[in-house]
Amino acid sequence: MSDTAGQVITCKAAVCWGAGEPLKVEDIQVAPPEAHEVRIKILYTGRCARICHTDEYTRSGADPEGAFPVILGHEGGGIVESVGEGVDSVKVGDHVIPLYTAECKKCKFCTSGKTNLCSSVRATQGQGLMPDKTSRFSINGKPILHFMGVSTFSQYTVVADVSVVAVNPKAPLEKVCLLGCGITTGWGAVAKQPGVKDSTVAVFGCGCVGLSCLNAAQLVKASRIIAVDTNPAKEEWARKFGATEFVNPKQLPQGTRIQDHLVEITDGGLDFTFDATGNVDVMRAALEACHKGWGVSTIIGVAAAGKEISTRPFQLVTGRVWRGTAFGGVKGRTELPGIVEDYLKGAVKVDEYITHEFKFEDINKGFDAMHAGDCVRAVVDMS
Ligand SMILES: NC(=O)C1=CN([C@@H]2O[C@H](COP(=O)(O)OP(=O)(O)OC[C@H]3O[C@@H](n4cnc5c(N)ncnc54)[C@H](OP(=O)(O)O)[C@@H]3O)[C@@H](O)[C@H]2O)C=CC1
Ligand SMILES: N[C@@H](CCC(=O)N[C@@H](CSC=O)C(=O)NCC(=O)O)C(=O)O
Ligand SMILES: [Zn+2]
Ligand SMILES: [Zn+2]
Repeated sequence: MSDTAGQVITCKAAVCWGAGEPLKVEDIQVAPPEAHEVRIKILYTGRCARICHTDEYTRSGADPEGAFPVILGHEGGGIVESVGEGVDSVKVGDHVIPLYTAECKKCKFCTSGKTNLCSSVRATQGQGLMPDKTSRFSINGKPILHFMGVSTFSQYTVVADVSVVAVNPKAPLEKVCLLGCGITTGWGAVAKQPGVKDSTVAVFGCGCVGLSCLNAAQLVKASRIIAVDTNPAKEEWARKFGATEFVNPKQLPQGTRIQDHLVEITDGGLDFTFDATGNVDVMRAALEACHKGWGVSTIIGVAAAGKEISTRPFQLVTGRVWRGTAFGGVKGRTELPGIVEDYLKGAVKVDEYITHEFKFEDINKGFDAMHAGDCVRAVVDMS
């Protein structure tokens, strides 16, 4: 038992008080975990669009589910400080990665064998609350909301026991915290998609998620791996992560659409395409770059509120498939420990994505770096 078990912990957290506002490092109170909950000392957090785009998406006000005040952050690594009654899947001292895609192993989704989505805590998670519909975070009695069930921009957080997994303590948490979202998402989107071996692949967007798609396409031995990004600086990155070709849509001849160019250079289109931009026009291009009869396009990017996808239905009538994935289809509690082992064996890249490191008090710089466009992933030291 840790000596703080059962007590309210006062610690620092980066609070977003309203849409579009910068994060403010505040003293917060973190209540002890209730039954089937786990309190974690967060040591490192990544910021997924460069810490992860999804945090910035919610901070900016673009997320229709966004609610404030909130403690953002969803890529993290830490150590279990205490557990509530009935928790038997992790114990005090375990090195853990919080999971924004829970895995209860009991619900209709978990037992379907068809999806990694889990319904056990998703409804309350979307409201920024714990499963009992209350918050464990407060400032002088005022409740502060949770985010994606994990809130990793806090020195201590509380998560449902279905939303956390223990990993090999030999893995450096300052690196594998990034497996909590972007890298795992890109890896899973490709590696868990049947048929990519010996097939042609195009990945739109070469941020962390897209680079991880490229890396997985190389690992599973896709025959041709085309990276597409509007930022010329991403070519070097894309090739380092496995791209065999790079196309910048802005450098095509005037009037040439990226999908037409890709269809032209691939004798009818790609076998598999992946959107890792969140831009609905790019999603359409990715679908339309697929080969007639069998091409499969996967949407990974999160689009802003009110945005909708469109294409001619004929694109689907003629055999292209449009699908999407959350957290790369990875079941966190079952599969993430194995991905960490693959990282330790050198089979999955992680360190290579880290372009920036920040101290907690400089967390807003992580968002500035994200906007600056030279950042793939930033890791924040929460100590
Ligand atoms: N489904 C899921 O489970 C998950 C979804 N996501 C989502 O995936 C998306 C990617 O995340 P992340 O890698 O962190 O984001 P980044 O912003 O780091 O990467 C996006 C990349 O796409 C490039 N880009 C922008 N516009 C275009 C365009 N028109 N054509 C081609 N490339 C373009 C950007 O260029 P530039 O450098 O110039 O900006 C950047 O290199 C986000 O929408 C994120 O929210 C993330 C994790 C999990
Ligand atoms: N709240 C958003 C939904 C955003 C979204 O799609 N999130 C992804 C993960 S993105 C990680 O960086 C996800 O897992 N979705 C599945 C889910 O159940 O939320 C909105 O409403 O647009
Ligand atoms: Zn993310
Ligand atoms: Zn479930």
